[in-house]
Amino acid sequence: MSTGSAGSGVGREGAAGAGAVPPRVLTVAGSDSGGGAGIQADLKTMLALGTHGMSVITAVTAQNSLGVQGAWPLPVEAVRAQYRSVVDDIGVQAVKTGMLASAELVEAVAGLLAGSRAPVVVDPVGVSKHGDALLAASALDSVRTKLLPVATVATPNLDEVTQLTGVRAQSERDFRRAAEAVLAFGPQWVVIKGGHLAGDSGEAVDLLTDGSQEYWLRAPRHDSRHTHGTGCTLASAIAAQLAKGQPVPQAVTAAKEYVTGAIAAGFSLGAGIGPVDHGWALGRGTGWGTDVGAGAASDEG
Ligand SMILES: Nc1ncnc2c1ncn2[C@@H]1O[C@H](COP(=O)(O)OP(=O)(O)OP(=O)(O)O)[C@@H](O)[C@H]1O
Ligand SMILES: Cc1ncc(COP(=O)(O)O)c(N)n1
Repeated sequence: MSTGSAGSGVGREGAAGAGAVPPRVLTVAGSDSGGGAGIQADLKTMLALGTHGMSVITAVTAQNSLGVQGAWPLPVEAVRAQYRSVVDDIGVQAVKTGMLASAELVEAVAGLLAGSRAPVVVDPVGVSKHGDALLAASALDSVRTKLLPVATVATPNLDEVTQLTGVRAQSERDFRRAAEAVLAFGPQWVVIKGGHLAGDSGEAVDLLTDGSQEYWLRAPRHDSRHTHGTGCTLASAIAAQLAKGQPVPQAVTAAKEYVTGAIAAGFSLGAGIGPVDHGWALGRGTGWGTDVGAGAASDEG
């Protein structure tokens, strides 16, 4: 696996003539019916960052601002077929994985990605913001031993670090130890996401490292409740930047800037946790960030 350049993905290249094909990014993840996380967040992010987004759906969830009401993993055969359809004809310059639901799906996806020349961003999604399980406990070992080794960049949050490695990071001082524990499973780079860190620094701090190079990514912490889908958005933004040919440190730095802007513009939908605004960087200013209130969503019954 290498970060490659925009012209080095798998599949047919330049079918429509050199320079005429946009960078193509594939998300392998679950569908969020509420549109804030999962496949829906990924495709919006990819569009906003000037790439062509494509999807392999691993599971369908019934989900809204209050939580996950149901989840149905797809058959392995359906996941494999979607992947082959996209890769064999269209080609991909970067892949992002999200919700994979079961050990069977984790292993199937890891097997497919082991043959990919495109960089792979693994967001090891375990539990939703509301505490709903999105990955079976029996799949954790497959994530450690099959999926993380094929990752160019892994993006665990602090709870996922604990689930996967046993390391419990309670402050920035613990991030390096957390990163080393994740890197031991084989990803080339890891981003330890500090979004869940309680503290009064006023910053949202992530650590990007490959074990020798280290980048501390700091952004203003927005006091917003509407953070549904932040992890999906960051990982997809990294994949989009990699597909455009950026080296990993630049890709992650640009992705952090994008997710920070999206959180700043997050808005209220439904009665619970609203989404970030994926359109904030499109230059047209959606303006939804002004709190529209739960009532605004009730007009459709
Ligand atoms: N309130 C906030 N203000 C600014 N940045 C934030 C905030 N919360 C999270 N972030 C940033 O958002 C990105 C995603 O981090 P987070 O820890 O929320 O991921 P996650 O828990 O995987 O997300 P999700 O719960 O959506 O799966 C990181 O770059 C993190 O620093
Ligand atoms: C299909 C799917 N994938 C990922 C998440 C994580 O997002 P969050 O932690 O913000 O709920 C989710 N809720 N649903």
